[in-house]
Amino acid sequence: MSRTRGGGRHLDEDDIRVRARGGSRPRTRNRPKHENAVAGLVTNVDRGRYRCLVDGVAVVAMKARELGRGSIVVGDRVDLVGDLSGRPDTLARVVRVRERRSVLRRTADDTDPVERVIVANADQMAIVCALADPEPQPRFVDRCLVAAYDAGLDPLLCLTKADLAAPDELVRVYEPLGVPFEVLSPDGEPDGLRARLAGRTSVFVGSSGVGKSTLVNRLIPGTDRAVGHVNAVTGRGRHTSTSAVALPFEGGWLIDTPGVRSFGLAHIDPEDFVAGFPDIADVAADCPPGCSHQEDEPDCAIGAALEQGRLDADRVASLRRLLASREGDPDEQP
Ligand SMILES: Nc1nc2c(ncn2[C@@H]2O[C@H](COP(=O)(O)OP(=O)(O)OP(=O)(O)O)[C@@H](O)[C@H]2O)c(=O)[nH]1
Ligand SMILES: [Zn+2]
Repeated sequence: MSRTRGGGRHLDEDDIRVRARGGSRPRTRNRPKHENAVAGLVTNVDRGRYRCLVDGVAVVAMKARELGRGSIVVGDRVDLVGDLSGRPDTLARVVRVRERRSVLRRTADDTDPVERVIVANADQMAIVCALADPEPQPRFVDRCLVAAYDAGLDPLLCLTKADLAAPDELVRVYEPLGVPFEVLSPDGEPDGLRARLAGRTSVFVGSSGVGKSTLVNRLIPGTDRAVGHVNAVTGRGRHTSTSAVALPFEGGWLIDTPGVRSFGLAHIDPEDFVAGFPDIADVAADCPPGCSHQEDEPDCAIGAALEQGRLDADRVASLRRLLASREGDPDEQP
């Protein structure tokens, strides 16, 4: 135990080398590592550089080699060492990634052949859907809902462009699922939405042109200043990237996600998914194994319960629609 826990930055460097060369010497394993590391939140990832907010300071960091190949994504809570001043041309090191409370995944597509985690630790998914121009895409909303329920995020429908069309029809479609919604137009203040976002970590998703950027800009005027040099990576302008960006907002975070087209729903087990609908799950407990819960399942307990009026027909129809939306082309551009 000659090399005790210095915790200083220099010793940490040595520590990495010792591990790399020496294999599994017990003294290396037992020494508390990086005990002086400071907590931060990853706000953007760009070409191997992690932008983190550490005590209100935007810090650029690299990943310590000891972390290996594991991914670090926006929303990750990490521990950092090194230069945390945030001054230009300084580089800190991420030495730990804390356990994630949630992960939102993106499927492989033609721009990226690997399924990836895109956002960690969100607790709410704000699904932005225009009421017109472009026409609402319920199928996209359905797929977002499935992804949200699967990832354990509370869904929130943001219906934009209410100056162009009324929300009634869409609202009716999502009523049976009990999805909360906010109707937004250029003339009204988005106070209801602010209240729902405050103190939470909300990931914004929406297809192109629905007004997502407009909305985020309205919610966080002066975004550029608030996040320092992170401004160039909001997905707009010259540094358009496929990575998400987290912006501080009223005690919580808004995570904007350019480039999210789909969520890899094929892996979702109907069993797990139905568990999110307790009333229906109770009934579905009597279904045969592997039941799809669709209308054409002869032995589906849900079908029987419907006939006896023990379940809400609109709600079952919604659930069946969501289950069905897992299938089909995952890369379909909504
Ligand atoms: N009429 C109307 N137009 C809006 C509203 N919100 C946004 N727009 C317009 O819709 C267009 C698209 O808005 P953006 O905010 O760029 O949409 P986006 O979802 O960020 O789209 P991408 O940047 O392609 O991802 C712009 O021309 C906006 O001015 C609204 O509430 N009403
Ligand atoms: Zn069934």
